[in-house]
Amino acid sequence: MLGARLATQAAGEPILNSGVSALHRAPDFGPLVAPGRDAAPSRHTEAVTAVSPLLQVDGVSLEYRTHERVVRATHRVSFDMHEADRFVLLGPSGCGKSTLLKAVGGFIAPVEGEIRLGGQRVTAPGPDRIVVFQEFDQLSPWKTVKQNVVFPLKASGTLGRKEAEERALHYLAKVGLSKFADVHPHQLSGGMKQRVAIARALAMQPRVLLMDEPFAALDALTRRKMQEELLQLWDEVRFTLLFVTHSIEEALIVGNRIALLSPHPGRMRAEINSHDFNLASSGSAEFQSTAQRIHHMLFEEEQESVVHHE
Ligand SMILES: Nc1ncnc2c1ncn2[C@@H]1O[C@H](COP(=O)(O)OP(=O)(O)OP(=O)(O)O)[C@@H](O)[C@H]1O
Repeated sequence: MLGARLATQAAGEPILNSGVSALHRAPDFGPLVAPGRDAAPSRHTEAVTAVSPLLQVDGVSLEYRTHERVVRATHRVSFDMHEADRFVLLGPSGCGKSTLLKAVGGFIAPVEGEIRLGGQRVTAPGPDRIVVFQEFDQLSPWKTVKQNVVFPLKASGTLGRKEAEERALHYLAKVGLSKFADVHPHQLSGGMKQRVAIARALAMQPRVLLMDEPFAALDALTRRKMQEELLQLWDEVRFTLLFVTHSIEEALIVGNRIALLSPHPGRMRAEINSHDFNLASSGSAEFQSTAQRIHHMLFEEEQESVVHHE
């Protein structure tokens, strides 16, 4: 139904593709929309994806079990991420975005399906997947900014003291905090604390950087600035990013690909190719119409189908 609707859209608007793999095409193909991975890939799209994915989320269902009940957070979610993707999980509150991120981080095991990183099944947390959270208190308050960045580098046995300090200062410079290396977190603004958390995560040089609504607790102006800085950092470092948000605008700005999840329990509704958008284009008519279309897919189609089935 969703696919049929999208397939009828006019030229220049997002177009239907029969498989997720179509989204890995070169950036000059323009915005694309694809349905969830249940659809069989065409021979054309198979030919386009020769490179194997870095991260594979394959039919993953996630649950929370208590004595009283079982809460299913996601149902058979599948997507692939490639090197240097900026992949966004977007959906309404409670659809399982954070739970999926935790599962990729290795903190929760799927009850169904599998997550693979570089072809290896994810079974536990590891330094190849580092999370940046929303909360400002994720830094150790008794450590200086530099010590906060150095600590995981040394604790994980990644580097010796001298190399760890050099690497920490390198990434602190990248987020514009060289001058604040020796202060403590309580002397920083919320945005600065998030920059330290980002520097600390990037310094570990993870294979996938996981960000769970990292800018949601910031004021609107700082949030925009942080989005801009994150994209600048990505331009320099080319890290692979899995980013959770419930802001459609933020998803379009930060992501090059967006997975739309249905309300609880989260299922894949569609994937959107959003590489054409950034902060500069956020006022454009195309950006606004894409945002509206996503809103419709996330919320109104759901209500329509509820009404339809009553
Ligand atoms: N520790 C928990 N125990 C039981 N149920 C939980 C737990 N954490 C989350 N849930 C439930 O799992 C579902 C998915 O939660 P999750 O936090 O992943 O959603 P989300 O999409 O990230 O939401 P939000 O955007 O509000 O953060 C929700 O129904 C939630 O109530």
